[in-house]
Amino acid sequence: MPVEEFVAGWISGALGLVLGHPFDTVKVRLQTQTTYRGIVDCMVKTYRHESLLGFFKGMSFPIASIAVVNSVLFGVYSNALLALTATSHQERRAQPPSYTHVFIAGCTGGFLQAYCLAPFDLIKVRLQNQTEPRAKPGSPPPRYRGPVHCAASIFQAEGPRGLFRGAWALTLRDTPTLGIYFVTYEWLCRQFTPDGQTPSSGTVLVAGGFAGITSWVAATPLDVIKSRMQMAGLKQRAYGGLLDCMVSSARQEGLGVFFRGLTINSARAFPVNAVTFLSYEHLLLSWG
Ligand SMILES: C[N+](C)(C)CCCC[C@H](N)C(=O)O
Repeated sequence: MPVEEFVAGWISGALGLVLGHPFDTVKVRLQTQTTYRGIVDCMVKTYRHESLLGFFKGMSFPIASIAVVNSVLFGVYSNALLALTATSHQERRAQPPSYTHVFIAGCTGGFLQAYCLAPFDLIKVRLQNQTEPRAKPGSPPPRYRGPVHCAASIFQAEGPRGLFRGAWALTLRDTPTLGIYFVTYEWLCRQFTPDGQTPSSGTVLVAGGFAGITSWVAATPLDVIKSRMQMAGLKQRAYGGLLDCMVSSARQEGLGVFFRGLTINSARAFPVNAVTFLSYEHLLLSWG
């Protein structure tokens, strides 16, 4: 089994992640808190209250976990294509796989990465939603002191299953949308690249960026539900399940609730995924 794809997936994921994290914090806050009027209001309040550091809350854990998550995604994707089409990454330019195969391989990668991602994503969301300024004398300490403390508290209070809160919604969010992700990427690359050639860096950036946007647009409704279910353990008002969360969110806040965070998700998705795909392709090319 080729391992380069796993390593390339990890490094490229980490680069994209740092770039996108401030957008991600604003998104999570807009989706789960009602105190902000919009993107700008949330940014201003976060900055005033918590300084630039506020935007980078909850980042250390995703950086550590992206090693597992993105390498599972790209590694499984590439190896699934190898199993389906009997072509390696290098051979695929000359013999492009069908979109059906790309979609199936993307969904497989998406499904498996969702399970690795679930506990890390839960901790990220919980930490991002702590709006207390860091270490201000006199103010009450935040509920979680950091990722390890957060994981330990959830484990103590709710057991191992608590760490997988929202995992179902996450799997439903990621399985089809990562199929869409790789199909969009492949399709755009092929539009701008003569047959059999390697796409240029510009093409990879644009195709990666739009692949990110397309898959996030499709993923946003379930992303909202996922974030709410992950926070639900903290509040009294816990949801009966995924459907209950959907219905009660829509009843209380209208259908628009399913598009919360869409703009910011798309703004984040372009640079993050452009950089992810560019570094992934470059790493694999340079390793021959
Ligand atoms: C499937 N879904 C849309 C949720 C994610 C697809 C893009 C994944 C990338 N690591 C990112 O964070 O943007």
